[in-house]
Amino acid sequence: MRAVHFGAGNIGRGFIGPMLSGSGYEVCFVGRNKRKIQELQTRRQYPVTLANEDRDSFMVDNVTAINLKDTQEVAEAIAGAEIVTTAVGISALKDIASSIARGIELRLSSKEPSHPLHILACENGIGSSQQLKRSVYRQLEPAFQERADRSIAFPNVMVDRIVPVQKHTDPLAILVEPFSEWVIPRSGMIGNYTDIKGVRYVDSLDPYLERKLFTVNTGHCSAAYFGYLEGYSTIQEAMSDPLLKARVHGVLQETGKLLIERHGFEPAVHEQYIQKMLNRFSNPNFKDQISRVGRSPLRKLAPGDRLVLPAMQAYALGLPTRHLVAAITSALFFDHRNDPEAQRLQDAIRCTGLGNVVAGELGIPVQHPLHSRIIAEYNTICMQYPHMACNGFGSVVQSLS
Ligand SMILES: NC(=O)C1=CN([C@@H]2O[C@H](COP(=O)(O)OP(=O)(O)OC[C@H]3O[C@@H](n4cnc5c(N)ncnc54)[C@H](O)[C@@H]3O)[C@@H](O)[C@H]2O)C=CC1
Ligand SMILES: O=P(O)(O)OC[C@H]1O[C@](O)(CO)[C@@H](O)[C@@H]1O
Repeated sequence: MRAVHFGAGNIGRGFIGPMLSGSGYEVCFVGRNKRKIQELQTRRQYPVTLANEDRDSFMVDNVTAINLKDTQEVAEAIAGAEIVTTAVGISALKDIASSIARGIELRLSSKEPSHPLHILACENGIGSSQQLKRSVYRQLEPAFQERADRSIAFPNVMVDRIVPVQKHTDPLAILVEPFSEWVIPRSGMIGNYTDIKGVRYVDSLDPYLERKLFTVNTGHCSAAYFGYLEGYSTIQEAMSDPLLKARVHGVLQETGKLLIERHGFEPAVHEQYIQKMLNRFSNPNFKDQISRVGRSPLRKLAPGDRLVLPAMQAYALGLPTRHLVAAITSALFFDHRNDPEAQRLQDAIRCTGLGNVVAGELGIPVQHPLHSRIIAEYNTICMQYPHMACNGFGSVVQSLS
């Protein structure tokens, strides 16, 4: 069985690669980094270490790699694969769509494939595989689209494992947290396929995806943005500040109420889940940089992502949003100099004004009560943290009259 995985980065090597290899797949990484590609081709294995007290480690075998630029080789690999996965970042899916489209065309041009192809975008977000499908189909001839519909599926999935940014002498080595969860909806799968060992196949993905996105991702980035204001550089430092940890917990109690309302979770069980996630953030066996967890603030502040979506949904249901508003507003201060989105965010606040950014980028209309609450909170934070660049300070809270 053959798998093609786009992105030999942290989650690719630290999570998807081991899961597929452990299920008997030969895993071909499609990457951009020449050294990693060469090492994967020659060694055909690499070490994974668990960030637990004992630093347990294991080898991931039966792997190889192709350079993304070798388009014909990539297409051939996809044509012969049972599964294609990605972990390149949701914004980069459009950039790999044409490579996947060429592979699909090659696959469908030869004799009828004997097995279906599943294409899974293992990215943080709602509907990532379907988003990838739309980009891929834009590059496919209509005749191929009809045939692809019969033998190729793009089920949305949920993946969860914290893999921090890291550097080792061995460019393939990777340190990952022990926890991991990969959920796939059976309804999205087609034909005969071999289960991936360790994956939880479920009837409905939404409760799992929303629980993870609005707890792990919302909580983690809240810790990053609150921590950034305090001047911390790692999530571990931030989470060891009891006041900050309590605020993150506050955010997760708000998303928790929303999740309980939407999906009928048992409150006590959900609180246990929250506590487990808070412990994961605090894992003392590695350092996770605030710059990574807070990266790409415009994406994280988008209307359909981990901060604004639960805040708007909670508000609409009459649920509390105080901590979520604080987290959203703190994100508006993220000014990390090496993060192009943070720089674009600050430029936008400077050039178009805070109110327009909240309306335009976050999708919260000027008339919406959360809009004025965010602006009021922004001005409060400017006064509490005078060292921050307050590009939107002084914005007027909109009058609702
Ligand atoms: N690191 C983590 O803890 C987790 C990450 N994720 C998701 O997995 C995805 C990848 O994240 P990481 O592995 O942390 O990032 P990463 O930066 O370590 O890896 C991304 C890989 O994709 C490649 N890539 C980026 N843009 C590309 C493009 N335009 N064309 C081809 N390749 C491209 C990069 O070269 C890199 O090898 C993201 O969507 C992230 O949200 C999901 C769960 C956990
Ligand atoms: O990869 P993104 O979406 O930028 O966000 C980082 C997130 O990924 C994770 O590593 C795993 O979901 C979380 O730790 C963190 O919230």
